[in-house]
Amino acid sequence: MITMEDIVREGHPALREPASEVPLPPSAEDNDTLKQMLDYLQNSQDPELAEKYGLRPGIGLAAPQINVKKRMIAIHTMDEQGKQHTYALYNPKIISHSVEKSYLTSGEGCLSVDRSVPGFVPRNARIRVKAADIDGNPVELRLKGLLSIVFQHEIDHLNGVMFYDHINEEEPFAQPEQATPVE
Ligand SMILES: CNC(=O)c1cccc(C)c1Nc1nc(N2CCN(c3ccccc3Cl)CC2)nc(N2CSC[C@H]2C(=O)NC)n1
Repeated sequence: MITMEDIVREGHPALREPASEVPLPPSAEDNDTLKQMLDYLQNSQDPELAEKYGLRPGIGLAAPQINVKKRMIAIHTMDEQGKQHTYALYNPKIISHSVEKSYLTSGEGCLSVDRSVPGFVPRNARIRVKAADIDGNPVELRLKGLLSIVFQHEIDHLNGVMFYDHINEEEPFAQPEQATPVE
């Protein structure tokens, strides 16, 4: 079971190194790791389990955050319409994106960052992603809103990018150009 001890924090080299493509079909080990990442998110959103195991809640997790330098991400979140979205993917790649930007009006948090970093994180409003699902089958996703933001945050981790790298240093709350806020 993944707990907070397994999550590396800022300063750990794994967060600043590019992660490697996962050979498909996935090995039993990679499959198990990805399942455990998804379990973490689901456990972290259960008040009892989160309390019992001291889990910080998250809606996205990337393998480099557990010191596995492989291109694997897990996402488990509710969207604006209250619909549950669960993804466990290998080798996600953004193949196209909107010119329009968007950002979380409350800023972003990260399980590997034990501090609040205020500011808007400008992201592409809509993205098209190609990846492989947990069984290694190809998937193509068109994402917008919160899901688009979470996917970009997690794919950034595969490229050694942290959310605060995108925050405008001079004016953290400057309204990003051509952007629609996501509450
Ligand atoms: C500095 N201000 C803030 O953090 C921030 C502050 C307010 C609102 C938002 C919206 C903020 N921003 C933000 N809030 C989240 N959560 C909201 C609470 N939630 C959660 C909490 C408890 C139970 C169940 C759940 Cl579900 C867990 C997820 N998550 C992310 N991110 C950025 S993309 C990856 C994702 C992630 O999983 N981070 C750990 N950002």
